[in-house]
Amino acid sequence: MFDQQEKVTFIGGGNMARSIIGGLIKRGYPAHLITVTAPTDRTRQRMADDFGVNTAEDNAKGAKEADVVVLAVKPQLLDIVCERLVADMGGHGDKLYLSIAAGVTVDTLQAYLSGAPRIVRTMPNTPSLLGLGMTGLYAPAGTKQDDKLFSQSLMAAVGKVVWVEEEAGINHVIAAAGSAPAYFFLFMEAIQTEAENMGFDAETARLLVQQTAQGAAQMVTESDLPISTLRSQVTSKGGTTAEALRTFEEGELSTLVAKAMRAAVARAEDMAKQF
Ligand SMILES: NC(=O)C1=CN([C@@H]2O[C@H](COP(=O)(O)OP(=O)(O)OC[C@H]3O[C@@H](n4cnc5c(N)ncnc54)[C@H](O)[C@@H]3O)[C@@H](O)[C@H]2O)C=CC1
Ligand SMILES: O=C(O)[C@@H]1CCC=N1
Repeated sequence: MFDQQEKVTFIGGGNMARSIIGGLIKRGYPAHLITVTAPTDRTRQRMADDFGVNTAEDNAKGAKEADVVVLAVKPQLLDIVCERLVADMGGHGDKLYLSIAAGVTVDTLQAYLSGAPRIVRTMPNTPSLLGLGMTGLYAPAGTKQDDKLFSQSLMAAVGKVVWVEEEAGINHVIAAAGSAPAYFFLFMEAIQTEAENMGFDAETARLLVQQTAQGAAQMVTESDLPISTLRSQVTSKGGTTAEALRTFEEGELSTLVAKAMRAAVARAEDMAKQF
C-alpha cells in the first residue's frame, strides 16, 4: 500500500491530525514512523494510547528526526509555531512540509519556514478517520515528483485525492469538501430534531437519519446516474417527496448552499490576507 515509508511528524494533535493518523494506522502505516507533537499531556497520551504513535512535547524535537512534517495547528498559530520550529531546529532542514491549514498560502508558509523549498498544501476532511476522506492537494511549480507522490500516497491512504492546478483551487476544495462534512451534519441534525419532535425517541431518530444518509451516499457512490436522477426516483408525482422538495425550493435551498460555499471561500481568502 505504501511504496514510500517516511518518518512523519504531525505538529498538533487536534481533530484533523487525529482523523488522518487514525486513518493511516487503520491502513497499516507503521505507528513507529509517526510522531505527534502537542502541548498538552492529555492529547499526547490519547494519541499514544489510541494509535501507538510516538509523541513529543517539543515541536522541534519531534520534527528534527522526521522526513516529512505535517503542519496541523490552527492557521492563526502557524506563524509562531513555524518560526519557533525552524529557530529551534537551526533551519528548515530541507524537509517536506505538508500543510493542512485553511487560508495560509505557500508563500506565507515559506516565509514562516525561513524559505523552506519543499511545501505541499493539502485540504483534507475529518472522514479521513474512516478511510473515507476527501483531500485536495496543491504543489507549487518546481515541486519534485517524489514529494508530490509521497503527499498523494499519504492522503490517498485515508480517502480520495484530487490535485488542483492553481492554489486558489484549495479554497474551492474547502468549500466543497473540507468544510462540507459539517453541512451534511447540520442537515442530519435538523432531520433528527424534527423526527424527535414528531415523537421518535432520540435513538430511533438518529437511526432514521444515519441509515438514510449512509444509504443515499452509498447510492451516489455506486451508481453512474446523475444525482438528480436518483432524487427523481424518490419523487413520486403528486406524492410526499414532491411536497418536501417544493418546500426546500421555496426556501431557496440551492441558492443558500451556493451562498454558504462562497462564504467559506471568502473566509479562506480573508484568512490568506490576514496571515
Ligand atoms: N477540522 C477539520 O475538519 C479540518 C481542519 N483543517 C485544518 O487543520 C488544522 C487543525 O485544525 P483542527 O484539527 O480542527 O484544530 P484543533 O484545534 O482540533 O487542533 C489543533 C491542535 O494543535 C495543537 N497545538 C496547539 N498549540 C500548539 C503548539 N504550540 N505546538 C504544537 N501543537 C499545538 C493541539 O494539539 C490542538 O489539539 C487547521 O489549520 C485547519 O485549518 C483542514 C481541513 C479540515
Ligand atoms: O473550519 C475550518 O476553518 C477548517 C477548514 C476546513 C474545515 N475546518
